[in-house]
Amino acid sequence: MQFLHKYKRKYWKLFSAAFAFLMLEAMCDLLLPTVMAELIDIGVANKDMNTVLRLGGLMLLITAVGALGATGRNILATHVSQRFAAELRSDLFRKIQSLSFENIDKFDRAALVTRLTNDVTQVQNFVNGLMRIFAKAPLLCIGALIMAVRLNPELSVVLTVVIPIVGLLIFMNMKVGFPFFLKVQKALDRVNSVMREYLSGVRVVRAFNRFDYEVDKFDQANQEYQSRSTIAMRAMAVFSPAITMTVNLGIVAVIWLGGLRVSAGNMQVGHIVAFVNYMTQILFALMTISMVFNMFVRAKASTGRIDEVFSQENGMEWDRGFVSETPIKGRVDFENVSFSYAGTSGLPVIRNLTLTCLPGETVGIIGSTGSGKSSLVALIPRFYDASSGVVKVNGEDVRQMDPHRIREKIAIVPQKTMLFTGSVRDNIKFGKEDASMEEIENAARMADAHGFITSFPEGYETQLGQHGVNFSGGQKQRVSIARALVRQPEILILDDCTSAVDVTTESNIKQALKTYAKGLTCLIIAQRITSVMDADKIVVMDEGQVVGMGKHDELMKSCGVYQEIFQSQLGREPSKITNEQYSTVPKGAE
Ligand SMILES: Nc1ncnc2c1ncn2[C@@H]1O[C@H](COP(=O)(O)OP(=O)(O)OP(=O)(O)O)[C@@H](O)[C@H]1O
Repeated sequence: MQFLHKYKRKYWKLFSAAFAFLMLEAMCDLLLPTVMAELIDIGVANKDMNTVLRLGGLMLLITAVGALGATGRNILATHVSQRFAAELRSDLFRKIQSLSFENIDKFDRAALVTRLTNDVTQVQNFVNGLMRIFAKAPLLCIGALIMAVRLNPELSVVLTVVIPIVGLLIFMNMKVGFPFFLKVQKALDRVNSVMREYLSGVRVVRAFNRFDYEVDKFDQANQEYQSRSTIAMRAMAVFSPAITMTVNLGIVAVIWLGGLRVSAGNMQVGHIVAFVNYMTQILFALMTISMVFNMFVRAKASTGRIDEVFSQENGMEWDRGFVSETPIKGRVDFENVSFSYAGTSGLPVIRNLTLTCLPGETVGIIGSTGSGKSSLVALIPRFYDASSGVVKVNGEDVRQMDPHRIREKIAIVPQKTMLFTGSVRDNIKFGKEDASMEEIENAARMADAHGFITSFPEGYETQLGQHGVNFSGGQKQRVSIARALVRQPEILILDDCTSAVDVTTESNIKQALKTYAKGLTCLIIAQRITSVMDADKIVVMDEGQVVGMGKHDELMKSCGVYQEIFQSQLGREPSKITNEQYSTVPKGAE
């Protein structure tokens, strides 16, 4: 648990202070029964009011000092545990941000959320408990044991039986509990995951009237969580009463043995009362210790899960001293590139692919679904690294370059539009932190978004709901294109991001790009053949390979797959082709 060292170093002083307060409190607790024994045996037995008042006053003073210790440790415990949890959450969030896609793909997204919330809370609770009460338990246990033995060695025989039994019960409690709590945590992940999937697909669920299906799915996950929690709690439930019963039997034994001795005149009543008091303190301490272990097993399971994230090494390496000297801007090369996703069957989704995109060129990429188009462009900003071969940006191997630096040159509009809560202006500005209003509007114009944005009463200040729920699919796509363009990138990647805009709007966007963004290298992935027909170069992909490359006319003659796509979209049902579509079809292509 390397990640905990940082917090240990930071908080050990406050922790020690809390421990000092705990010691003070424990000492007070331990003194009280002995003073009380004297009060009974000397003051009450001899009807000596002075002694009763004096020792009673002393008991009050000890209680007050103990309360002071308790207040001190409570304040420190709350302060440390809250700050520790906030820092841990923040560090974990940063770590997740720093991970490569390859690392993140290993985790279920819901499991990451559970780690950030529930697991951190479990560790926080443990730290809080440790400072407030847990650390006191061993002190109290050992102290009460010493005081009890000093008070009456004969009665202490009972302790030699009770304590080993209780120790064994605590050990078994811990041994049994740990695997159960791991399972509980996994079940909670499942509940979160079902919920998250439902929320992100709520429209689909409603459109298909699949409420019952979703409710069943949630109920199953919920039931599983409930039954695993119940099993875990049940398994743990036997231990606490068993410990209480063992100690209570011990108390009965003490009273019985003590009673015999008092009758024989060998012992005073105050001693029995004090001894029972110490036994109760030992019981309390042992119960607390067993509770500590319960919380410890949960916190240990949670710490392990948090550690899984912290121990992820971002496998992406680069040359820290690398200085780019290339005068080329906007060139992309794939040289014999193959790529497969980690953790999958290992079959490459890109196979021995070679391709060059020249500066200022518009390259259309088309192919059947799953042919590897998105995976190919994901290699340019180093979302993933190629398994073999070389990917170059501006003539330089991306493996040498810091991913941050590469991404500064590139803007990508992903297939799935992702907008954030906030105003339209904020969303476009997301692409360039210091963009002026003029730059924002220019980008929106190029994305053919300025018109509809200004038609809203609040214009650029119009607020978007979560994921832009109050915008249409096409509007969202245009805002996300504007967000990419405001960056003024050298390379623009449009990953099938105009699927929800009409053909006229798409052609407006392309026209604007040609006019305003001269010199910009543009990679356009598209499903619609009309989206790429006028590109400088069209790349046809099939099963991770390039099966055709060239201009539209060339491909119509030489590439079977391209002809098939053309036929299926434009050829077979010419009546369905709109005028706009025809207008984008190059001459001779019909
Ligand atoms: N994160 C991932 N982990 C594992 N496999 C993936 C991942 N992303 C994509 N794949 C697989 O890689 C292959 C290529 O997917 P990719 O998304 O690149 O295709 P595509 O041509 O862009 O498809 P589409 O046109 O449908 O978007 C598919 O078989 C897909 O299942």
